[in-house]
Amino acid sequence: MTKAVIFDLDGTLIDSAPDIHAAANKVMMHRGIAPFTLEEARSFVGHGALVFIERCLAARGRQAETALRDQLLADFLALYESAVHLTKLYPGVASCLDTLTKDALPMAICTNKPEGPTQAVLSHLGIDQKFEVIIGGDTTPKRKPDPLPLLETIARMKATQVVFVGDSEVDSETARHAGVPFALYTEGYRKTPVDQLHHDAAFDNFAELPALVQRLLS
Ligand SMILES: O=C(O)COP(=O)(O)O
Ligand SMILES: [Mg+2]
Repeated sequence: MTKAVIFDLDGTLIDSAPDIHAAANKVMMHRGIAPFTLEEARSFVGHGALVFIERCLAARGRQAETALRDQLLADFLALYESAVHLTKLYPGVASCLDTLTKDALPMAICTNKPEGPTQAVLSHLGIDQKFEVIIGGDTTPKRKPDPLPLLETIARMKATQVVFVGDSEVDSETARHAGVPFALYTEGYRKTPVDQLHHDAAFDNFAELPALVQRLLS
């Protein structure tokens, strides 16, 4: 039996919305589009970079402009890998990852953030070496909530029993589609009340996670 823990990234291990917000506003202003608030930008995160840009355009009533969308996406992706300086780990994440390492539990990332920016922010925060496998939003042909990226993560880890830890509707659905136990971090970017989101366990403090993972994997 090979056990493993798979993490979502944005809104779960890291609060990256300030960097995503700053990069997005730079590219929006460059193309003459009014900037967004941090809360707006945070609410657009979850389905990857393309949907993020589409949601920005829809909020300005310009969703039909596909050439503009493609330009904005290219501009945004060009900035995304260096958009790391405003991003922070959520409280308790570093010591939680250390505890899981001591518990000899292999770890992976399964995120809709593209692979390049994912690698960049993980190494900026000094935690890239913690993860045996990193699957981004552009690593497989499908993104979460399709089960494919999560199933691919499990396959690459050669794991037989896993827990998926995430913060959002997308993660909850992905876990359900893949038939994987799901631990919901309640302090991330979710919009749905906790009791209306499918989950096997919920937590609001990373100090609780190692014990919770052990319980779900037992
Ligand atoms: O970047 C996104 O849109 C979502 O990223 P996540 O899957 O790590 O929450
Ligand atoms: Mg997330």
